Amino acid sequence: MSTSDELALEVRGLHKVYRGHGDDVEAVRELTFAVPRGEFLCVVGPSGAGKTTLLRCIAGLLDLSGGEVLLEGRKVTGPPEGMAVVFQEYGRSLFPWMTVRQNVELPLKERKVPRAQRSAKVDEALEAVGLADSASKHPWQLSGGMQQRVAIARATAYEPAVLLMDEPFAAVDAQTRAELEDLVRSLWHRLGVTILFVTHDIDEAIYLGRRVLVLSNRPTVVLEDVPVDLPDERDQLSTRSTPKFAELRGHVYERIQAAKQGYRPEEG
Ligand SMILES: Nc1ncnc2c1ncn2[C@@H]1O[C@H](COP(=O)(O)OP(=O)(O)OP(=O)(O)O)[C@@H](O)[C@H]1O
Repeated sequence: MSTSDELALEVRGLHKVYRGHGDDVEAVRELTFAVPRGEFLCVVGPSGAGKTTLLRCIAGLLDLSGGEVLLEGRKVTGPPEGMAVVFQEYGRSLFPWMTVRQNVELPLKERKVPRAQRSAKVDEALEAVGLADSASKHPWQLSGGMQQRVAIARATAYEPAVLLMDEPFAAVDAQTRAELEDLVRSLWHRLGVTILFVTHDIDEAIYLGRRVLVLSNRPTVVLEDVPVDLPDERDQLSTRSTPKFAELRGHVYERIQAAKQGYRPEEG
């Protein structure tokens, strides 16, 4: 059990209802979990389970209806400094009129990082995602996978404590997706950043994560917190063909099927 000063993130009794004109939607019933520093936690669940809602609540982009989110012990009340988010829609998250370098530099400017330091951090971040040669291009001159690399460089350049990723590779082809998964694992190792990664892809969750949080259907609760006891050194071919990987995949798949059919843990 981790003590609270070892925790990057704590979600306590999170409850979220979208208030509409007459018809309220209870998206999240009760979510409580902790993420130790340096953890790689993947979140899976049936479609509409509230994965994006959870992530947006954690990022301080939505008001909670109940409960709280703590980033390194401090309550999140709006987008916090120490958090970065990578969304699925890279095309809409990068500014087309800015070069790759300017896009990556923007959050550093906003945080008033001095110019010389800024420049070094941008170089380093672009190098880390293999885009050092594309710094002066514009996003629209790059492939989808490359644009998502820019978004990842931008999110990691200022070394956030927690990196939130919402289905970041859902819109790229399978080959690029595998490359980006390995890129994220290598950045995670290198930077020691805590990652919370939302995906609907069970294999991706197991391949990437050290833990997989399985959510119920709506209104959402945690169905199971599954430890991924695979070796830290992972490889797209060999890891995915191990019996352990198949066992984990089968287990999580079965849980999600149960969730889809309405299975929920007993509510106290
Ligand atoms: N702004 C909103 N107003 C009302 N209801 C909403 C709003 N945003 C989401 N919802 C509802 O909340 C529930 C959870 O949505 P959310 O997008 O968080 O799920 P998800 O697990 O990310 O879904 P998917 O896997 O399909 O991307 C859904 O029933 C959705 O229709």
